[in-house]
Amino acid sequence: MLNTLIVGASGYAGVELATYINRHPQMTLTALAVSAQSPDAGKLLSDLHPQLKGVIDLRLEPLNDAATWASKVDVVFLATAHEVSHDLAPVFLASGCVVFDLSGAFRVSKPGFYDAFYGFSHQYPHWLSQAAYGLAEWNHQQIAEAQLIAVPGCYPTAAQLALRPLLEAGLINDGQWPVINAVSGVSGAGRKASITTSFCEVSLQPYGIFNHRHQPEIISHLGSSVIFTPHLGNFSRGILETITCRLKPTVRHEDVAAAFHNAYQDKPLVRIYDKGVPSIKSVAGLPYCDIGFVVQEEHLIVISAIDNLLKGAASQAVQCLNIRFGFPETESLVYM
Ligand SMILES: NC(=O)C1=CN([C@@H]2O[C@H](COP(=O)(O)OP(=O)(O)OC[C@H]3O[C@@H](n4cnc5c(N)ncnc54)[C@H](OP(=O)(O)O)[C@@H]3O)[C@@H](O)[C@H]2O)C=CC1
Ligand SMILES: CC(=O)N[C@@H](CCC(=O)OP(=O)(O)O)C(=O)O
Repeated sequence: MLNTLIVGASGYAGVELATYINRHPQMTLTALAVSAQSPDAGKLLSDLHPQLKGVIDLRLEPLNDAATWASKVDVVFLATAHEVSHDLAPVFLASGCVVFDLSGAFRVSKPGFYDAFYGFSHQYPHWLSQAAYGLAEWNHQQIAEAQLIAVPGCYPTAAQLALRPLLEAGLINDGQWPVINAVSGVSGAGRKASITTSFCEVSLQPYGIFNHRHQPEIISHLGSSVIFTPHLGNFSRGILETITCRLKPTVRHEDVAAAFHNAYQDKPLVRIYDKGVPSIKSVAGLPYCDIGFVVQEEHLIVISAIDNLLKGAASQAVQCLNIRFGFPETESLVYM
């Protein structure tokens, strides 16, 4: 059994991680942590998230001394803000823990990337270069060998799972950049209160136009330019991306279908639709990415849907854990 610490356990991604780890047959949920000054320190996780009453009644520990916790556990999930993960990951790594970071702090190893898109200078280029990018369906080998796994962003997960098979199969006309229009539920912004995510303010609105940090994350791992526009929608969880691409002149519907099926035929957490297209309803609360598509002449529209908190965060992190330790890839994620 692997002793496991979840930092940021009271947050939206953290509570999903706690649920998966609690029912994982190879893992012990050793401790749940929040910040040293958190008003929630000392409360039960189930006080904050009553769906867990009688299931996970562990207390939230204030993380006063990360190094002491590091000596007590084998595995750490960081469900914390980018700057917090940036500072904490090296402490746990130095003690030999395997770290799964859900933030963006270790996703892109390029000079100047964090200054430009995250507003801080990265202090750990060694760990940045060692981190495996946890896009589970595509980076199995790197994830299996890494001590630090940087779990991809929610929007980049849905976008890359849709586009990567098409690019690998050489179907996209590179004269036209794929255009990704994405809508996310409000839980994507985390649990803390803010005006922009308050009930009466949220309707449906684009944000981060041409400057969202997920655009360069997608481009850097996909190796292809894209236009990416996120929108905030008035629902709690889920992401739907409508992706418009131009195909090479001879490409047909059958070629696109073959590319998706070849890529994912042995990947149980990506579901390809042979008819119809996915909706958020089909993935909310589930660890899948659902992909459907329509071809008309040289134009292709792909629809990719995930739960931002699950395939976009916690379930992909646990999928990476399963790969890293050689457990069945869907362990604790799927019940047949
Ligand atoms: N929400 C989503 O859909 C997705 C989120 N992510 C990423 O996952 C991470 C977590 O996101 P989310 O769950 O939404 O965030 P939340 O804001 O819901 O939760 C953040 C958690 O971190 C804790 N925390 C804050 N500061 C510290 C600290 N210094 N030390 C220890 N714990 C701390 C908070 O508790 P407290 O403040 O009480 O200490 C809380 O438990 C972020 O990096 C986010 O970018 C990635 C993909 C999708
Ligand atoms: C709706 C909403 O606000 N979504 C978040 C992205 C979700 C996320 O947390 O992704 P990272 O791990 O890359 O931060 C945003 O646009 O910043």
